[in-house]
Amino acid sequence: MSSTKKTLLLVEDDIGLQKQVRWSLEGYELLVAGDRESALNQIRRFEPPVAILDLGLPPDPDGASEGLATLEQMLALAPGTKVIVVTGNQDRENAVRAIGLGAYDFYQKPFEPEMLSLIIGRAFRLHDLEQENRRLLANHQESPMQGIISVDPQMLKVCRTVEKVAPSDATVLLLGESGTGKELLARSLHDLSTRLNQKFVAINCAAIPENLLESELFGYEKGAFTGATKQTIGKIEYANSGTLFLDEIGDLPMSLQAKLLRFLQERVIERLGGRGEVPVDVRVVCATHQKLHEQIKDGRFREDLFYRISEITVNIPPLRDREGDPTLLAHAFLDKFSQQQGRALRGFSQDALTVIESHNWPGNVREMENVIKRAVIMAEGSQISDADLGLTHFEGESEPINLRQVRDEAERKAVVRAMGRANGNVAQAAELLGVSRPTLYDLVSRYGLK
Ligand SMILES: Nc1ncnc2c1ncn2[C@@H]1O[C@H](COP(=O)(O)OP(=O)(O)OP(=O)(O)O)[C@@H](O)[C@H]1O
Repeated sequence: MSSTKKTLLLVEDDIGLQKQVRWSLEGYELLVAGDRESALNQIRRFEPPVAILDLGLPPDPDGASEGLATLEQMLALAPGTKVIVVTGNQDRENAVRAIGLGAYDFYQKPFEPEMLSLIIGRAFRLHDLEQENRRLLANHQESPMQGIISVDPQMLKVCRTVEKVAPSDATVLLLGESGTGKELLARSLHDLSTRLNQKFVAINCAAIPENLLESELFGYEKGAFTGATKQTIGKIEYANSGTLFLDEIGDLPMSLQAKLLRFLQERVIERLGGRGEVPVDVRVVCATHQKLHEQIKDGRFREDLFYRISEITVNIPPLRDREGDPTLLAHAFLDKFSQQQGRALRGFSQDALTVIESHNWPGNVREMENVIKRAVIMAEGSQISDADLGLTHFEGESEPINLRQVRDEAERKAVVRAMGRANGNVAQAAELLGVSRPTLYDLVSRYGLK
């Protein structure tokens, strides 16, 4: 297919109609299929951006069963293809069923070239926009902070800090609510360091009972306690030459805080029941959702240990404070899970986007991941609706009362929301806001948005 013309698939068994369409749509590279099997072959081979599908296909040319089954399989093979279904004059019911299955639009016979060509033009435009969105998203994923999706200025600053400190051996403390991506950032610190080919060992200090945590961290010699039948090395020693990630460090019992402090100062460990010291070379990254300053005041966390582990502190903002991220992440997870589940879903309804933007996200990105995964599995229509999300609507906090400030803030928020909804596509965001593209560029630079 060397032509630069856009590829369009026509699934139509009537030779006369095939000819008519071919004649009136000369501007496209037309692929033609007369039945389900050849339609699916063309889809597999060319994955055309747009397809026209007559629902009346053999062996059911007067009904729609074969057409609807073909539609489902086409969309499962190529979820990005915009399928325009063609129905009989009186057949609204099947048109609606086809849209419910994920068809982009429908067109009722008799054949009117101008009308069809308008619908096709719109379908190509939407397909191009979606491609552009995917490309933008892919660029995010190719950034040095692989796997981290964000457009929020605070979060981008966090990424830059991580990139900067990763190559050093400084002990890093990651502070953030549960599900904000602490472990993900700890892994980035490892992957961007010179230790990347060594082990990354994570241990959750809150998940292991106090009496087992000590041997888990420091290991033990044979006979150190009843049941210690052989020498076992602990997580710290196991991470030698690599990175040790101590998650939920705020939950480390006082008795072990002293022992960990000694290790951090002297870089040697002693296994339980052991007599000698073992030198260990690890980069330590800690994380917690606890307020360590309060714990220090209450005598539950050693101040000297706090200073040891916080050579560099990184504050990770909660998702509700990240501008544009909720909708961006929702789109990214929708793409990921619809692909995993083999479902052809066409984005979110307006109400669903409003709920995503206003929800408080107490469980942060993990909650978002779970909510979208569940919605992808449960959604009955071709779009995710607010009901599919199963979330309740929360009101925002109080706003400032200085009029100019209120206007600026409202304008800035609208720009951020539009960019999030449009998944970073400037043309689409400008359309949503009802301004020209240059105006939007001005607003973006005035408010220092990226
Ligand atoms: N910015 C992001 N982009 C993409 N995925 C993310 C992002 N932040 C977090 N995630 C994903 O969200 C989930 C939760 O992240 P992670 O486990 O790193 O959070 P956490 O802060 O360590 O949570 P906890 O404190 O409960 O252990 C993971 O599946 C992670 O991959």
